[in-house]
Amino acid sequence: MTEQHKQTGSFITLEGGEGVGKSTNLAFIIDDLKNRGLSVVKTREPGGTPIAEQVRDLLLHHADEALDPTAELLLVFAARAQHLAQVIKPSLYAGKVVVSDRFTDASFAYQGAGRGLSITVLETLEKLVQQALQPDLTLLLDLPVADGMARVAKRGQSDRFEQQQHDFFERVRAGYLARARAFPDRFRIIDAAQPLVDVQQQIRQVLDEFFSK
Ligand SMILES: Nc1ncnc2c1ncn2[C@@H]1O[C@H](COP(=O)(O)OP(=O)(O)O)[C@@H](O)[C@H]1O
Ligand SMILES: Cc1cn([C@H]2C[C@H](O)[C@@H](COP(=O)(O)OP(=O)(O)O)O2)c(=O)[nH]c1=O
Repeated sequence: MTEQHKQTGSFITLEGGEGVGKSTNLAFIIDDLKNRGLSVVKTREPGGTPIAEQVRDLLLHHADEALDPTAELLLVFAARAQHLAQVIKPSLYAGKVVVSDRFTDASFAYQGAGRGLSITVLETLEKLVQQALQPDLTLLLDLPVADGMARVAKRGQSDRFEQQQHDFFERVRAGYLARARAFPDRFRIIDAAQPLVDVQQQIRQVLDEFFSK
């Protein structure tokens, strides 16, 4: 962690496109960390505080009015500022392990690569909202888009983001992989196409490596 008043906790984020197994593996990660005797805070983005959850609702459910992409970007970062102030930073300062289901890499993947918004603008917002704070470890569940879509279809749910075109999700996947290449120290790519037991074995190895440092 590079922020000036370095906290003692650890900040772990879980990322990936739709249907990659994020929910399934988040539960696994939380259990694994608790079994290590760690004090764990499970949270998510957009959301994680009452206000940020209201913003999440605006982002995901607005059938009556199209959401402007720039408005979407600003709402995502507004929710993040609130989440950092209310949950992430206090928990890290208290020495806890914060596990967030998505964080800023999702903005680079969805709003940046997916919607084509300016990466420079994203970096400016990232600096404004986070200063130097970055995740210590980011697990990226990577899966071919068609496989993720097939899993989501089986699950039978859909929201606004999941109704996007296939091409959009190809750009999201490529955006995530580009982030992983740009930040190899904190990213670990998990092959989410494997059977669940193998996915979880790979995740456990990554956590072993992270906590042995
Ligand atoms: N490795 C896996 N192999 C096959 N199916 C999986 C695997 N991981 C998750 N699934 C299934 O795929 C669906 C989507 O998983 P979920 O964890 O809800 O994904 P996400 O939260 O990323 O959308 C669920 O029905 C889940 O049981
Ligand atoms: C954090 C974040 C999420 N999102 C999107 C990705 C998801 O489609 C949606 C909600 O995330 P999530 O709860 O992970 O949904 P799901 O489990 O259906 O994948 O928000 C962004 O577009 N930008 C962001 O910065």
